[in-house]
Amino acid sequence: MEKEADLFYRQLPKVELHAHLNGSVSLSTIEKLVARKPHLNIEHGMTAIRSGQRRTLDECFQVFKVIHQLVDTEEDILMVAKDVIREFAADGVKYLELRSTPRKEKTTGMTKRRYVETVIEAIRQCKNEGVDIEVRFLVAVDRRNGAEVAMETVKLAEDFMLSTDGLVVGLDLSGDPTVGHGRDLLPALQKAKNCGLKLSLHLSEVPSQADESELLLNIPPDRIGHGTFLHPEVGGSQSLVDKVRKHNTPLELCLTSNVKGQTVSSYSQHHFLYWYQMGHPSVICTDDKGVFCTDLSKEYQLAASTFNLSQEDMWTLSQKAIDCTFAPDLKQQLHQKWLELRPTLFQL
Ligand SMILES: CNc1ncnc2c1ncn2[C@@H]1O[C@H](COP(=O)(O)O)[C@@H](O)[C@H]1O
Ligand SMILES: [Zn+2]
Repeated sequence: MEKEADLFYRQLPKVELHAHLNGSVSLSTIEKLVARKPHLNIEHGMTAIRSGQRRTLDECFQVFKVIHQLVDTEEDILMVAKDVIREFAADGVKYLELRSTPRKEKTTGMTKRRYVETVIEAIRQCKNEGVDIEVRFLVAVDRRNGAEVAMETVKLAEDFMLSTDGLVVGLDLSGDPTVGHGRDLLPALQKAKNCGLKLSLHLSEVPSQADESELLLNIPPDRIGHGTFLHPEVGGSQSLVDKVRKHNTPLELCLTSNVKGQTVSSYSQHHFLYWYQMGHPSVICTDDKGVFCTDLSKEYQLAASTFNLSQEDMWTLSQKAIDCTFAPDLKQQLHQKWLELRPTLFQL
């Protein structure tokens, strides 16, 4: 039988704001992909980092390459996106913002435009099938690919924002944080902001990026991914913290991802506490639930047990996350849902 606390966190209605599509592929979906492509000789050990295991961030990025080999046709993307959406819904997530980097695959003829269209199709199919979750999409820019590709991606994102009835809501900046410099991507990010795309930027995920973070915070972004090294105790600075505070920019915080990727030494050292104690908008997220073998309920439970927070505190945290979404049209409806679900949860 499921323990009472497990049940509470699974039933807790949740908002997921930081989930990379190909990092979120579950074991069961990986098995289906492997069966489609036996010639690749890929085993699950190569696509996930299990409990107790640690990898350097660099090794994590090797894992994404393996997954990308497995997911290279429209059929794969459709299946992966639908499975991921259903899994988040089964975990009690009521609102999901998925993000993914459009990829062109020469061997299969897939274009970046078809890539995005296929993810949108998956979102629509899940909606039509009555899956109990609202999903929005952020088009991702991989910083490794430089300024030109970033600008093309912004144009693609803008087209989709205008043609998908509000399903594409923003732009994500991600990819190996040790590669490239945000300065080169500023024009693309500014353009995205000016045309109405919301911006969620991975920022200070690794140490010694105060200069880049300063530049990117001046845009300013609408949300920050990780922000692990922003505050002075870890080599950031008070001026960076002040900028984040001034704009009240929410942080997307991913405990397991940061500990398994070794940018944070242990759960108790996680910067969640720094921002949470300050009363700053902090949203618990998974990052890559497949690669890091987690789900959002586990992340909530982990934050509660690590920082000694009550179920009531965690309820408030999940409810406040609604105000950090990029879908203003859904906020009222989501708040209503939370209110309706509250009585069943606190009777447990
Ligand atoms: C662990 N911390 C992280 N930091 C930075 N970028 C990350 C990331 N985790 C994932 N990604 C980004 O998401 C891609 C995989 O999903 P998609 O193919 O886009 O769906 C990775 O290749 C990387 O660009
Ligand atoms: Zn991320």
